[in-house]
Amino acid sequence: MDLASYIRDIEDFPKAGVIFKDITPLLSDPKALNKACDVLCGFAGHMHVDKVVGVDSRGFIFAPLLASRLGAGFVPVRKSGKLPHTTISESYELEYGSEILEIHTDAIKKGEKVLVHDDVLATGGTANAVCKLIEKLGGEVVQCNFLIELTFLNGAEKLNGYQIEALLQY
Ligand SMILES: O=P(O)(O)OC[C@H]1O[C@H](OP(=O)(O)OP(=O)(O)O)[C@H](O)[C@@H]1O
Ligand SMILES: Nc1ncnc2[nH]cnc12
Repeated sequence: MDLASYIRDIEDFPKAGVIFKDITPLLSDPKALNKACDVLCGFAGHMHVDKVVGVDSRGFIFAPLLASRLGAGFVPVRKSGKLPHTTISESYELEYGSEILEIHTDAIKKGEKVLVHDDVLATGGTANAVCKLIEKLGGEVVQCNFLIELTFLNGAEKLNGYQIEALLQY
């Protein structure tokens, strides 16, 4: 099954010059959705994972599915002002803007093994900020996995030292 054929390019979204990778055709096809989930799970299938961290908002689509299949808990990292309990935060730059991400201080215990999931690795700003939040709480990032890696934006360089897996590379 060619999962790349379910990804749609949208030019100049959300800003002029950006080619946006739209994953909604893949999500709406039952077989493609299931296959993507199988491959993402397979990346981490050999590891012990305590928590899967998903990144607001498209990271929330697969991360809870991965957590459930891997026997781990799910932890949301959210854009600022959305989490109700005590948080720590990190500011960062991404392909088309800048943002602040937050995590609940009690979401990860010291020494827990954490899998980070997001739909797209572009410049790596987002994933790098997420790894910093996890490490500030004493967690160990065992893998960062993505549906899509935009290799020409060199995000992997910002995640130097972390294991990175991506289902599709452009
Ligand atoms: O590698 P980077 O350059 O940091 O970009 C990757 C991030 O950009 C997108 O999120 P976005 O902030 O657009 O939010 P969304 O998931 O709510 O659409 C994507 O889902 C990643 O989280
Ligand atoms: N080009 C892109 N397409 C989809 N999501 C993104 N996040 C950052 N850059 C992106």
